Amino acid sequence: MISVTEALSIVSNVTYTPKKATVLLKNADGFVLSDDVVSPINMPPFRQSAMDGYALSLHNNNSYEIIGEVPAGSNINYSLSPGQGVRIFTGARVPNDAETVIMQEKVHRSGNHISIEDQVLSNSNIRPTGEQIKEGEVALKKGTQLTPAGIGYLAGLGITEVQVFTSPSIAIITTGNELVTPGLPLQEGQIYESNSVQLEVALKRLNVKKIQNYTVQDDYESTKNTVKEAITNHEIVLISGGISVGDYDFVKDVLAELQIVELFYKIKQKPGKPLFFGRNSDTLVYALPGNPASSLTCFYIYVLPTIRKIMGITSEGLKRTTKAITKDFSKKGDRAQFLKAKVSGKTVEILEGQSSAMLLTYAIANALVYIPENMNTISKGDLVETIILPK
Ligand SMILES: Nc1nc2c(c(=O)[nH]1)N[C@H]1C(S)=C(S)[C@@H](COP(=O)(O)OP(=O)(O)OC[C@H]3O[C@@H](n4cnc5c(N)ncnc54)[C@H](O)[C@@H]3O)O[C@H]1N2
Ligand code: MOO
Repeated sequence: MISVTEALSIVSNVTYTPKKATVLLKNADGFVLSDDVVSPINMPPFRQSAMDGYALSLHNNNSYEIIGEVPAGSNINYSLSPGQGVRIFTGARVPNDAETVIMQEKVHRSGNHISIEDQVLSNSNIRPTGEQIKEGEVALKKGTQLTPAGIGYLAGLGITEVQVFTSPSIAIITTGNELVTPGLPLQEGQIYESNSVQLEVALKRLNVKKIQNYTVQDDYESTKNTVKEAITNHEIVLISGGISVGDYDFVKDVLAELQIVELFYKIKQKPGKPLFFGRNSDTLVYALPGNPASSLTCFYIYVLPTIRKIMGITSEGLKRTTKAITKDFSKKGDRAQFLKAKVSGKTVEILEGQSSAMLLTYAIANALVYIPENMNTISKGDLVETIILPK
């Protein structure tokens, strides 16, 4: 059995070849650019008025003749002599001869003439061509994670597709004779299958697009055939259950027969002791313990960082911080623990009901408190490492 620290270091040292893909900009939220994006245009593409008002060719008094009008979208370019101007609107092209734009609130208009009380300054209320970015400049660098603002910015440059680090293709294999799909009737001895949907929605939150679900009975041959198919077709395989030591737990032997090289098996932690991590040249395999809370905690701590890394995200794991615990706590046993908890401001409450078979507490938790294996008693007010769960 290895420690949590050793397991995390093995996970973070795993090498992989990131894959690039071209995706529609509107589908790229959360993805990381795999190449610099170069601006195809100047932005703004022309001198733009920043206000509704008047564009003026300056002269030495505050009275101007207004000879026309430029609405937004018009390409008209009035020739102006000093002392002349045009009515103009926000976003409209400023005539080449105009040196400034004055807001309409600062102007008194009478027929085709305006007079201005304040001093008129050159270059006011004009957005110069290429003020934000110039044609040929890098608009966003490789490694930038796209956000709604990033997508809006690139759309504003006329871009419709981007090159990103693509999400891995992931298989979820659910094992267990006792499992029944929700919606069907339960017989005595059976329970509803919940790990696959839990993992699937957690993957979707990470922007994983290609997810395939498989189910197998507790039978060596069918487990082997399904795992073989999954590792042939996917970059990451998540197996739920069947990884402990029972007579019907076939996953470990199947992985050995399929020549998945073991990177670790069993971590000194609670929950999730029998987690397996291994690989062949193309596929990473996690065998997650079947207990629902163990499965999810192993996902958050050991699977999520790998997926984020493959997708080019540099802040790989969940956010870790320290908080003061609200009650004394004493840990039983010598395994490190990830405890369902609730953060509120600067404090964290370790919740009642930590069984790895139960999700009730997990469903209302917003954090996991990490207690290392060598820490046994903690007093109210002590700072503890707190892992913030995704919202
Ligand atoms: N003799 C020992 N027994 C067990 C040990 C041990 O060290 N020695 N470890 C225990 C720990 S810790 C865990 S965690 C579990 C993990 O066992 P498996 O990964 O083999 O999981 P299963 O036995 O298949 O299932 C465990 C539990 O979870 C329920 N389950 C499984 N899959 C699902 C699912 N998809 N949806 C909902 N619930 C699921 C299953 O019915 C069991 O109750 O082993 C301990 N045993
Ligand atoms: O390690 Mo197990 O996950 O406690 O139930």
